[in-house]
Amino acid sequence: MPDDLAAPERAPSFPAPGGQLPQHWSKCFGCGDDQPAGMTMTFVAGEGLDVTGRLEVAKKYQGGPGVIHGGILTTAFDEAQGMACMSLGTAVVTGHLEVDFARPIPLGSVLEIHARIDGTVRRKVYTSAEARIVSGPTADPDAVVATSRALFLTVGAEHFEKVKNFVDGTPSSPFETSSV
Ligand SMILES: CCCCC/C=C\C/C=C\C/C=C\C/C=C\CCCC(=O)SCCNC(=O)CCNC(=O)[C@H](O)C(C)(C)COP(=O)(O)OP(=O)(O)OC[C@H]1O[C@@H](n2cnc3c(N)ncnc32)[C@H](O)[C@@H]1OP(=O)(O)O
Repeated sequence: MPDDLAAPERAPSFPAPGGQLPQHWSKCFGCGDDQPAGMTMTFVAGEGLDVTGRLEVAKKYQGGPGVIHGGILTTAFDEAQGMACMSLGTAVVTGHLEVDFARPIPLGSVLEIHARIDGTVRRKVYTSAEARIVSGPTADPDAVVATSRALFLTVGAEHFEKVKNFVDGTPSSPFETSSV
């Protein structure tokens, strides 16, 4: 984490604390409602540059016997930290993401992931997050079962212009990138 982190302003477009965030892209595997294979994560805004996300750990997310696949948990952390970046009001993409898996997460759990922006340096957005099991066989809202850090880069619409021909259907996005 760099020493010269700036503390960005919360964008006026970001929902009030406790408000539901819109999906950032309706075809998104993490949060989209137009993605049949997706994880349909939902998010509420925190008090600052933070969000709390929810993931139901379905049987199809199995990796090891009876537990969540590590890649699925990594995706959930990517989505949650990306959604925290919505508090900036600009589009971002993930540049780097790391995860520590601290406890097994059984199928049937409901995970809450709290994610935040720790600060920015130019286009770089540093984030962190932790996951807790709030419902299910080993639920303990005080126990952190996994943590993550990530680096996002703010991007303009031209970033998605290059790949627009690969989009299926007519998705929607609050970032006006729905033309991609
Ligand atoms: C797929 C997303 C769909 C989006 C839909 C529409 C809108 C979304 C809007 C907002 C998002 C809201 C919610 C998001 C929710 C979920 C998150 C999912 C997000 C993803 O799942 S998204 C898919 C995976 N993601 C990619 O597909 C990126 C591929 N990649 C690239 O497109 C480039 O790689 C890029 C753009 C990352 C950088 O390229 P670039 O040319 O713009 O920037 P450049 O290289 O100049 O670096 C500038 C400064 O960043 C430092 N830097 C760069 N990379 C670094 C790294 N890895 N580690 C450490 N430092 C790094 C440099 O060192 C320099 O630092 P310094 O300023 O100090 O010199």
